[in-house]
Amino acid sequence: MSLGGQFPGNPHRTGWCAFRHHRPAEDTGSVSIRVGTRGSALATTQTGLVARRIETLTGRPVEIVRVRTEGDVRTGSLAQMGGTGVFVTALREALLDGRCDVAVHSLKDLPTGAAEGLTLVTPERENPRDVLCARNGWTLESLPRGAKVGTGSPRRAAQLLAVRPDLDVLDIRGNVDTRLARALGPDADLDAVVLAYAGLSRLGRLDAVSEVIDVRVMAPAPGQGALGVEVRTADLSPLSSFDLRPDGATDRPLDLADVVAGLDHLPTRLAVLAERALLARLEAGCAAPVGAHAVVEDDEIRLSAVVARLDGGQVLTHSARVALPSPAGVAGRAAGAGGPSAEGRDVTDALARGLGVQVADALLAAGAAELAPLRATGPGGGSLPQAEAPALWAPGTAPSDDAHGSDDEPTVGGTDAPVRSERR
Ligand SMILES: NCc1[nH]cc(CCC(=O)O)c1CC(=O)O
Repeated sequence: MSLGGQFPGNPHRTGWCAFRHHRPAEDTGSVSIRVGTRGSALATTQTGLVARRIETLTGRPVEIVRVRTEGDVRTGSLAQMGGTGVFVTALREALLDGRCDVAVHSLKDLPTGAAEGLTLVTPERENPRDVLCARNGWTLESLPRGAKVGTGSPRRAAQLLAVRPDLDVLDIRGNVDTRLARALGPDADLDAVVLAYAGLSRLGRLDAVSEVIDVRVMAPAPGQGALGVEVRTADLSPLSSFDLRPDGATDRPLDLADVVAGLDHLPTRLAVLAERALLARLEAGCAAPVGAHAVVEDDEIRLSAVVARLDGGQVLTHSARVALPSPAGVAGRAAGAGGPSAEGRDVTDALARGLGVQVADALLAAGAAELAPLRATGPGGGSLPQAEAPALWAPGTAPSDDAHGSDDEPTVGGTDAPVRSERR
């Protein structure tokens, strides 16, 4: 139970008078839910999707609030400001200040650290794969030698070069349409660009795709294809002091517990928890070529991850899986047969996170931190004593060229498969 005045960073919601605006009760009979968004086409489209879901779930009107961010204002210095982090921060501030009630992010742009006072929920994920959008319908295999391929992502660049060292990979920036135009527009100066399937799908631009790239060739960014929807944790408690008006009547305008329960997709949550736990353990920033792909299938979580050298000359991969408790459970519940208990949820969340940490530690033990710019230096997040410094290859593994990130068939619940490494 919360007491008035106990909302850190939320000076506008410290008493009953902080209630949602002064929206006249007569206009709809219920207070609208304000969903905050950035201004880009992708952001507004994604927010629109979530807003419609919320409308259906609650029967309340939903308002889209465009949050102007420092990144939108100071376009010139965006690069120095650290990429997309500024957009996330601005949306979170709007949420904590009470300017909106829900914030919608692309999960892959969301830092792995928890935001105090906010609860994150992940709706069902779209296809997490990367796609090639090339002139002439070219694929990764058929692109001519030395073709110019644009991407701003070190992860995509490294994995492209790992399979096609001859390609001329160029750093490009801008929104999805700008990037597509570099390869497919009338003034195209590139042969292809790599983008996320999910973004193109949401924008109705799948026509631009010439190849959906196999995750074993290009492991997606952790969280790619998923949305991260944030709400104030205070709005989830069934009853708070905000319910009590001075006259003693209760008037709770905003209870988002049903929204969160309705948006939460268990297999997505477990997959992205594993992927993001891996990223956090590696302490990989957005400049690190780290890919991860988890799926929940047959009552287990399977995670495959890649750490690559920036030039793609060497790639470490590792896969592991963990069995989920109660076989019938996860998939069935996801279909809407009622959510698992809070304790069951804590257990499965912990299994997912543990899987991410295990795979990260296996990669670190195999030398991931020497290969790529990671802040982590060894398993456990600390530096390893010199004597235990890992060799680049785990014993028994030889460089092979059969498949990137192919499933190493670890035992169920175990992660004892060797890390696979390839050198070119
Ligand atoms: N970094 C920009 C960004 N953030 C999310 C998406 C696509 C949607 C998604 O991955 O969920 C994109 C564009 C892209 O990478 O092609």
